[in-house]
Amino acid sequence: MLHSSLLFVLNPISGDVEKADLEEDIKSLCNEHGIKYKIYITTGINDEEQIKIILDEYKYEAVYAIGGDGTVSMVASLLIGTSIPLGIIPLGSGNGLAKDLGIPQDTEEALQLLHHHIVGNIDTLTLNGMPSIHLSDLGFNALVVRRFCEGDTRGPGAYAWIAMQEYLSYEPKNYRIETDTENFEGLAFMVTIANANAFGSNANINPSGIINDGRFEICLIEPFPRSAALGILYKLYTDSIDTSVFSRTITCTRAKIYNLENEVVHIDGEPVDFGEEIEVIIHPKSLRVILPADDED
Ligand SMILES: Nc1ncnc2c1ncn2[C@@H]1O[C@H](COP(=O)(O)OP(=O)(O)OP(=O)(O)O)[C@@H](O)[C@H]1O
Repeated sequence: MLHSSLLFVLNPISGDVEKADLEEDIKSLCNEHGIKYKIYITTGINDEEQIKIILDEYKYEAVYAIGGDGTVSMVASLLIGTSIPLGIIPLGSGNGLAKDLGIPQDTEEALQLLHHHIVGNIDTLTLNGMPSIHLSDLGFNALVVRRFCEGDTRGPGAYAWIAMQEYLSYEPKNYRIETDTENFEGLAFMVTIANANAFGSNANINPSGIINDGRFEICLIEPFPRSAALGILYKLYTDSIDTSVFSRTITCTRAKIYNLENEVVHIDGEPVDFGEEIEVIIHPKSLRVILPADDED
C-alpha cells in the first residue's frame, strides 16, 4: 500500500552522516510517486513538542524517523496507540530497533520502503509510564551508556573503550524483581528489560524474544568470574547468551523491579532517573511499523 502523505523526521547529526543528498532523494522519490510530504529537521531542542504540533495540524499517513535509536524512540513514542505507522531509515551510530525489525541498513534499500512495504504491529513497554520500544537496562550497560552520553566521543570504538574501563571496577548490584511468572532477588551484573533482541552494537541480549507476542523478557547477567568474561561476550555476539550459565531470562507480562542500590537506568539508550521502584507494563501490538514486504507481496 502506498501512503499518500508522509512526514519525515530527519536528525542532521546522527551517525555523523551528512544528509543533504538524502533530502533530495526523498523529495524526488515523493514527487515521482505523487506523495505529499514534509521534512522536519530535528534541532535537539523541543523536537517532540514541535512534531506533536505538526501531527496535530495534518494527519500524515505515516512518519519516517531518519536517524539512530534516539530519533526512532522519540518518533515512536508519539505514535504509540495511534493508527499512524512508524517507518525507519536507519542512519545512526546505533540502529538497534531497525536491525531487530529486519529493516535494510543500506539507505537506498530502506528508501524503497516508501513505495514497497507491509505494515505490522509491535508491542511496546512503559517503565514508570515512560515508553520503551527496544531495550532498557539497569547495571553495567546502563552505566556505560550514561558515560558515553556524557562524553564527547561517539561511535562504537568510544563505547567499547568506556565499557572496558568500567568493567575493571564494576561490582554487581542488588535487585528484587517480582513478575507475574517468576521472582528474583540477588546480585546481577546487568538487568535488561527487553521488548526486542539486540543492542545497536549487535550484542544480542534476548535471542529468543519476539517483539509482538504480548510478552517481554527480563534478561539478567548474574555475577561471573573474570575468567568467564570473554565467553559471555562471545555468546552475546553469537546469539547464544541464553545458553550461558550466568544468564537468566524471565518471560512475563508485568514486572516490578526494585533497584535496591539505586543503580543507573536507561530507556532505549537515554539515561533516566527513577526512584527505587520501576513498574514495567506491556502494551501489546500498540505500535504500527513499516516493514519490508516479502518478495511475493
Ligand atoms: N540538530 C541537532 N543538533 C544536535 N543534536 C541533535 C540535533 N538533532 C537531534 N539531536 C540529538 O541527537 C540525539 C539522537 O541521536 P540518534 O540516537 O538518533 O543518533 P545516533 O548517531 O545513534 O546518536 P547517538 O550516538 O547519540 O546514539 C538526541 O540526543 C537529540 O537530542
